[in-house]
Amino acid sequence: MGTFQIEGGHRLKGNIQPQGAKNEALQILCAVLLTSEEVIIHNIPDILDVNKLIGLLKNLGVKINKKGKGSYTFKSDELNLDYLSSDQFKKDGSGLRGSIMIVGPLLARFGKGFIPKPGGDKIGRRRLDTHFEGFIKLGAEFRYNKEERFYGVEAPNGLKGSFMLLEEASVTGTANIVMAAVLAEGKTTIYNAACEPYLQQLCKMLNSMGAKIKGVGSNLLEIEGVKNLKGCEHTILPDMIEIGSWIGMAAMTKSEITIKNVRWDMLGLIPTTFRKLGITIEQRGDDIYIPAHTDGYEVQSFIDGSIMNISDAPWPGFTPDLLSILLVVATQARGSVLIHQKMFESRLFFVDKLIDMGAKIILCDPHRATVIGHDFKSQLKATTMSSPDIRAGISLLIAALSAKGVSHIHNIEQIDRGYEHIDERLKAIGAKITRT
Ligand SMILES: CC(=O)N[C@H]1[C@@H](OP(=O)(O)OP(=O)(O)OC[C@H]2O[C@@H](n3ccc(=O)[nH]c3=O)[C@H](O)[C@@H]2O)O[C@H](CO)[C@@H](O)[C@@H]1O
Ligand SMILES: C=C(OP(=O)(O)O)C(=O)O
Repeated sequence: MGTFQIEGGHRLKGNIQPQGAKNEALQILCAVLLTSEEVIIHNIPDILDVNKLIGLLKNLGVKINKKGKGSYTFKSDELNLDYLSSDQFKKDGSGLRGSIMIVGPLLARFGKGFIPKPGGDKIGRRRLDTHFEGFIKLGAEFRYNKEERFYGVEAPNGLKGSFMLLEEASVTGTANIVMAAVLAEGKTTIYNAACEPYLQQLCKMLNSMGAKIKGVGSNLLEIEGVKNLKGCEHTILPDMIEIGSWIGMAAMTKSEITIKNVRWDMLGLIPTTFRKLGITIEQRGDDIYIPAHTDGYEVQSFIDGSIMNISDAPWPGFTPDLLSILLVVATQARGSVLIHQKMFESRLFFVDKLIDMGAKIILCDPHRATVIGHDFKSQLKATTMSSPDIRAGISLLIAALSAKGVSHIHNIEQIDRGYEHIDERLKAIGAKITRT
């Protein structure tokens, strides 16, 4: 397990180019299984989870060529489906959450799809019911081996389009069902579909491959099945969660940072929500400019004067993946805020580490934490900690960068899952961080 050593209290300054979006990349990479033709993808982030999925695709027989930084070609014309019954597949498939999305494309194209219980963040229960209920609606037979925690779906006679109202707007669930439905016979309607930019991008890519998906960007998708799909070229969006992480980092370290080419039109409520903590975010063309917050930042209140409350909701609501970052940034704000993580039940436990560092936080219950900001009157104290999940990990890193003294963060593989060469990029803008 790797460790970051961070000497806190230094201001950062400069430009940041965001990486390609992790959660989009995981969907897009699975979609290459839907065609035997070549698919070219640009802006693939060089991060642990994405590299693991590329490794899995390679073991499945996908021909993969790296063409340049972030650009690859994929050809799924001679797959080795026996790999799906191998021990290696059990290991590869359980290594990340995104692997679950190979099931839809395999089911659609080859009539069967398998997956061991996927990995990903340990942030509470992460059910897969939406995925499999969707496949069942399309006519697949489902089985689950409880002992081995191995899921399987089969549709030897092909899939048939259907109407489905999803129980919850699951992100990877919607992607999986869409990828199955594009090759099903007839029309599929998915209501209560997730509609994150990740999904919009996936649908855009599938349409460019010859799929017929309507309603992209909404929670009502209408899909007319086609017989087969062709190759395409696709570019992944900048990672909005990484962009939010840089905003938080800039504010908490009182640094002046420009985040380049962010695709403002795809950021949803992210800028608005950081502004609720009093953070100045300027739009300069397609860049985000964050001035040095030398006088700190003040939490706003609602129109009726009541205490600020920030919570997550399915898109276009505020993404749950940035709540841990907002929470850490709030520890130095002027004022108090209630952070309410509605989706995941174990994602706020990392606040213990922040409390150890001197932050004023009351963990009300597993979903809610009240943060009473220090207004920079008291600096956090450096400490040694371990990263429990990807977003808690980056939040602890932000805390360490603003703290007094030298901190150590263990288990940094959690951060490497989703942040491309974070130490190198931080060093380039003035951070004192080393990897051991
Ligand atoms: C690889 C990937 O893309 N991972 C993302 C994906 O995970 P993933 O697709 O696994 O997450 P889901 O959207 O399925 O659900 C996440 C959690 O939210 C709950 N839930 C979901 C929808 C809803 O309407 N109500 C509700 O309570 C679910 O019960 C579950 O506990 O979406 C999550 C929610 O944005 C993000 O945190 C993850 O980063
Ligand atoms: C929870 C996350 O990832 P995953 O779904 O891959 O665990 C995340 O990206 O914040």
